Amino acid sequence: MANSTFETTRDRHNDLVRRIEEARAAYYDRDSPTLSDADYDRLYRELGEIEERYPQLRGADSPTASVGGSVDSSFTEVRHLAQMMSLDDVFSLEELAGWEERMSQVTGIADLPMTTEVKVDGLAINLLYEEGRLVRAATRGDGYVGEDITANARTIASIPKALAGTVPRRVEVRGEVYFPVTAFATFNEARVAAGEKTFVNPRNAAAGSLRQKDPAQTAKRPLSMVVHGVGFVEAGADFTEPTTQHGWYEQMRAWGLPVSPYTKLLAGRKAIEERIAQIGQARHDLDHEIDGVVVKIDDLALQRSLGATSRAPRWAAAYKFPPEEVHTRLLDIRVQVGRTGRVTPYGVMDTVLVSGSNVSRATLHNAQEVARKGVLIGDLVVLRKAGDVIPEIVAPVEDARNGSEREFAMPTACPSCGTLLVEEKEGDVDLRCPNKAACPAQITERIAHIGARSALDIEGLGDEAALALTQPENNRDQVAAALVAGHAVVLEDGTRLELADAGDLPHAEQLATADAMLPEPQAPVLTAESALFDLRAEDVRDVMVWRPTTVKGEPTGDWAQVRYFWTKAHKAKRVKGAIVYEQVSSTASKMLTQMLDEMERAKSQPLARVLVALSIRHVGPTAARALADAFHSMDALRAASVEELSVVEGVGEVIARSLLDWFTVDWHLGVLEAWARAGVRMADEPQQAISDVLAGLTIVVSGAMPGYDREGAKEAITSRGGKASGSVSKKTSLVVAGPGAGSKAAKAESLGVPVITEQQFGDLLEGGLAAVGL
Ligand SMILES: NC(=O)c1ccc[n+]([C@@H]2O[C@H](COP(=O)([O-])OP(=O)(O)OC[C@H]3O[C@@H](n4cnc5c(N)ncnc54)[C@H](O)[C@@H]3O)[C@@H](O)[C@H]2O)c1
Ligand SMILES: [Zn+2]
Repeated sequence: MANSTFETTRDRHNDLVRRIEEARAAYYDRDSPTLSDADYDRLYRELGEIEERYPQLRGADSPTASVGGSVDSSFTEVRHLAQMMSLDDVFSLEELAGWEERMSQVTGIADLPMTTEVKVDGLAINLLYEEGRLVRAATRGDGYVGEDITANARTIASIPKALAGTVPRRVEVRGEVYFPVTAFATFNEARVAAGEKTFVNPRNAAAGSLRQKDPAQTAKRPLSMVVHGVGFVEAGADFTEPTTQHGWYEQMRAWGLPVSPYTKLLAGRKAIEERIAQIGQARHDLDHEIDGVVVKIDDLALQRSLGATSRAPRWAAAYKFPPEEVHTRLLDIRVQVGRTGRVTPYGVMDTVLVSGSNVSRATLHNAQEVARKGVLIGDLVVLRKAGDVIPEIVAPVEDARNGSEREFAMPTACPSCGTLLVEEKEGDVDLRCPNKAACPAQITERIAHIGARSALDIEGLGDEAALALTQPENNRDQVAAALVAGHAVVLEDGTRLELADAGDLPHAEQLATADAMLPEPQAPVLTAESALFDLRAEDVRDVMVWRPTTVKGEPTGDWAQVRYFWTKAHKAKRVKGAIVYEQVSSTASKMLTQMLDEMERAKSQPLARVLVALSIRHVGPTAARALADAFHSMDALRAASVEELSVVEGVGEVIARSLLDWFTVDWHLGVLEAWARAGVRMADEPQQAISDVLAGLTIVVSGAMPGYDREGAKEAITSRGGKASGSVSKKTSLVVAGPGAGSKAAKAESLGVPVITEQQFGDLLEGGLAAVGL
């Protein structure tokens, strides 16, 4: 038994060694990795753990005992004077603390001074300076022997050919060559355009550029370098060696070498952890990619006494950030139709965890963007989600292709209504569905927009409700797809549905099976926004809403997949537990009844918000407010000329024309009529009546105000006779605090200045202090 466990482990060990060696060859020798760093690190870790348990498996040539990389035969071999090492990685602050703890124990010194440095994600370089002159540059290779890239290195501006000041006889300077992130995207685009292979990330672009056969090619690339250590040193007569790591950096800076401005000398766990957090925050503001923070014991005498393993020094640790870049399979490229009819392709991928959230969809913007990136359906792709930003498909892993990949073709007809798409050129060519009146996808999007904060701000009318009201079958299709993907579905009566063992059936058949398990599809209760305000409780009572819920203790589900109709949950990033799709009929769903109540209130929102809610092209909150302030009513706007409209501050000819064009379309007028009949406000009180309601008041607005940007909110105050101020003092009459207001509300409270919420802002503008109970 024990033996067979050992055999299984040995097989796994062999398998890991093979895969790691393959990955290393692709990464170091061909500058074209087939695994993401995160996947590589996982395999490498597992190998280390196995060898810890079974030391007999660790041979002298195991990847855990060596520095990855080799020498390409087209370069001359260079033997380094001192070995170039790798670093031992830690993947959590606890692990880092464990390392620090051990260092304190071994040295007998608590809170050792350490340098904290950014871990530049580039290519290691060894520069040999003799009597201050650059005589040789080499790659790391296997750590002992690297490739001679002197001619290439000489083309890099930040590598000095001569050092300034007092120099040693010989010194090996170690640094990292990188490809500036700002130049990377355009560089890759140019390669696609030229029919050349793309680089999956800046590190590989740096490696590929530095290892060119022709230095003239390297010279064309915007490479740069930072130094992060020294190797062999022969001091000679005049030069005295520094005794600390940071001392070396000062020396190197004095010589004219590029030292990282982010290095700091710190002591103590807390200070180091804070620095790591800081660097993590600023990660994307740097000109080079970093994949972590390196911590090094500063004292060189201690460094020497601690020594190194066969591949890494014991006196340093590399804390690695969670991966922001992963590899995943691009299963399909589909298209979606937006509110203005714009048709955009998006990638559907195997769900992966990246930067802390699960991702399975990423927009591809338009057909040109797909071409620029050079991705094919079926490709292994590099997916990136830097910090909190939107996931992006960066590039295909071209080396992983097997010929089954196919090109994406942009549809010529609308996927929602079948109408032929029209082209529109604004930089890239955008495709739009011209069937604005009847295209279900556009209707759904427009209805969801009516409820948006900047429009009529109707709680409960979001993407999910809009879809349930207008395209219930679409909502249901998503649930069927979720069943196929292995999620559970719970019906209103508590029945739990799951699709067991359908894995072998073709996808379409699985979908059909799932479809048959679900309750009958419903007919939409709403087919146009004109009828929105006529909805009654009895209309929505039986509307079925499917919504994903997470269940504790079950494996992580796929939120991105359901984003289509459940934006809020997606934003909340509730990724623990599996998704269970709940069927919630409206009797149980407070959401839709609440929505009706909210809609009643929304009817008296000011004209500007009604204008925003109409989805008129180019008419956003700012323009809408300017228009409403100048014209006061829908009728007046409609009767105005282009000239009259475009003289309004903040409204140009483009907006004026767009608005007047909008009024010429019959069904648009139908919407206005229907809304007016239902009681939606079509005129504001004339300006004079409210012009001085805020006279004598000094008002501070802080945080977000629905429907107003910063300037708009100020203008709304001043146009009513008030004074808008940016800072809170005793003279402040009132603070309006919206989301993100921060310290101003607190300050107001401490000064006894009244604070109202952003929801009361509208009342304040309309009725002054009395309207907000002050
Ligand atoms: N994707 C793949 O298939 C694949 C394959 C092999 C390696 N890798 C990646 O490479 C890593 C292993 O490579 P490695 O052995 O070069 O180790 P490493 O990149 O984790 O760390 C060592 C290197 O960091 C560099 N470095 C950057 N900033 C530094 C600083 N301030 N101080 C000191 N050194 C600094 C040095 O060049 C040093 O050689 C893996 O963790 C993985 O991320 C990926
Ligand atoms: Zn359409």
